[in-house]
Amino acid sequence: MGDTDHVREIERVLSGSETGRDSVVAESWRRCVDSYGLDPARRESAHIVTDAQLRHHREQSERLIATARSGLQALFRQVAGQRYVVMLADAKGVCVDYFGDPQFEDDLRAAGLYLGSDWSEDLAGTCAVGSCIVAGHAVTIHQSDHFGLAHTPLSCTAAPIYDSTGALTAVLDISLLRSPGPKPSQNLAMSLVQAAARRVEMANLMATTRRDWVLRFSTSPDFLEVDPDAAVALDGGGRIVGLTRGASEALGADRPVIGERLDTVFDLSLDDLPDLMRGRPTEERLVHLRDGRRMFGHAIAPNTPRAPVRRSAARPGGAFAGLSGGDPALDLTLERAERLAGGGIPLLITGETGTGKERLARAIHVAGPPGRSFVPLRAAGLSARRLAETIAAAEGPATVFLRGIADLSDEAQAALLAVLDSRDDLRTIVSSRGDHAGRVRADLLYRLAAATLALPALRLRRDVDWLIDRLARRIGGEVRLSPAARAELAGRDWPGNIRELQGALATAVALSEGPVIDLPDLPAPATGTPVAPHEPDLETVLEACGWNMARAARRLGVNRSTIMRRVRRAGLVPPC
Ligand SMILES: Nc1ncnc2c1ncn2[C@@H]1O[C@H](COP(=O)(O)OP(=O)(O)OP(=O)(O)O)[C@@H](O)[C@H]1O
Repeated sequence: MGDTDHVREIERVLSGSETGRDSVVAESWRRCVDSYGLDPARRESAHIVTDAQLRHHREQSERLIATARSGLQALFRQVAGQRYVVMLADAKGVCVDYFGDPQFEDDLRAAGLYLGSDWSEDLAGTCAVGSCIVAGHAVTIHQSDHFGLAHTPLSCTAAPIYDSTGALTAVLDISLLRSPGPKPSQNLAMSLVQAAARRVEMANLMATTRRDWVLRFSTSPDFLEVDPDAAVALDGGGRIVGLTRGASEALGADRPVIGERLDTVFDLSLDDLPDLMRGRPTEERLVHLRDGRRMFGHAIAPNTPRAPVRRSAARPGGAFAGLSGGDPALDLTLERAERLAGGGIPLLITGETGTGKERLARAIHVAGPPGRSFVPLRAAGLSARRLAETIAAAEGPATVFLRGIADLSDEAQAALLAVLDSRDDLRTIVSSRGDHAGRVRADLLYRLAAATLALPALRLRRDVDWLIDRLARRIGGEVRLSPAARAELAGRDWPGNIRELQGALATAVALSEGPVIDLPDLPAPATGTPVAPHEPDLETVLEACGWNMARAARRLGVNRSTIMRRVRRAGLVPPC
């Protein structure tokens, strides 16, 4: 369809003619003109937010990004080789996470199928992400369905992701730069993206309601335990405190169900849930809804606060075993790293400062072919000459690890390209804090980043307890942490990630008098970290408890000997 035909069709639809467009598209076209004042004849390219804005959007969605990541990766694997891009946009329409083929990165970026592109409908016109946000349901916006002329080659399918309170929180999109087929060719894409969004909602509900009972249910017993249709979370009184979109559609088409008691919706109470746990065949776990429908239920008991992390199915082993205590997103990255270690594929490792990028690079080197030397280089301040000389000094096969690729000077970039052209016995692994875009020449980046491994920030990891114990043991041998100290560490934001945690534990070990690290032994958080809730002053608590040590210990959530130790250390004396 030519540009003029496209504009004419929009005008015809706006004047009430029926042209065969879906009603979702026609309504969006109408909004574009009537509400947003967009001009169909203007060719506007993709809108990309600034780096600072993107950082802000990502910070706002970081928990969701962490929860959704494995779902995005799985979806990308399903469509790998078919040139689809997988994007996660926040509720404002800005792409905050992305999986695409680096080969086509320039084209994808130009088309707006990239991190930081803003697909809100009032800016980009009719498009899958923006129209999905307005419509609240999954949509395919295929080629000339797009309002803007610049986007008409694209074919995009998006599904909303709702949070556990029922609010739209993100959009999952898979897009093609060019689609050869007609719109129904995207039906499979629609099923995949809806299923992936459902799984992300489920993961999100499970992550945010760990202390609650969860009842998951499906119309069929077949995939009940691995991929249920819907779920509700319940508080100790049996009230629904969270749910997936599937649950709100199944249970409350005509009314909100948050806050309702389980037994007003199902013929079930909290006491019946243990019978629906794993261990009984799924086909026997029938549950009845009050309206007469039957489903199959799977109940999950609340996690106790100190329950050990359940390791995900992908268990990294060998050189990678010490890098994760069961964080699901990290385990997926490590599983990928393990598979990539054997070949000579150049790798880019991304992650915030101190997340363990060099550590992972060394593990990949160790797991790779034997007989290679490891050549670590720091990009900042590295001259072209030193780069060439250091690599030349490594005779024979080597793994070159280049830390902080964004800091490599133009001359050193050219030198590195020349080295890579002249030697075929080198494997490169480079690291970046995510700031390399636009700072590394494209031809070099393609050579260095055949595959990317992303390390999660410490604040997003679910195995922080494990890491604290591991580092504390390494630094202080037999030391232990008091519950209060552990809770404080687990609650911090750690902008310096593992490096900062390591430093804090080293200080605490040096300050602690015995084998137990207690709250006063911990250094203050680094600037910029939100301070953990303030613990009441010990003397005030003791006075409030009439200097009864056991009562004060209960109030502060520590044991009696901890209170006695703190009293001694603070030089407090009970009143006569
Ligand atoms: N899994 C781990 N267990 C114990 N210590 C770790 C682990 N991962 C990283 N560390 C320690 O954390 C510190 C930072 O790790 P590393 O240097 O690998 O981070 P990085 O991401 O490469 O940092 P930068 O962004 O500054 O280049 C190091 O002292 C490292 O030994």
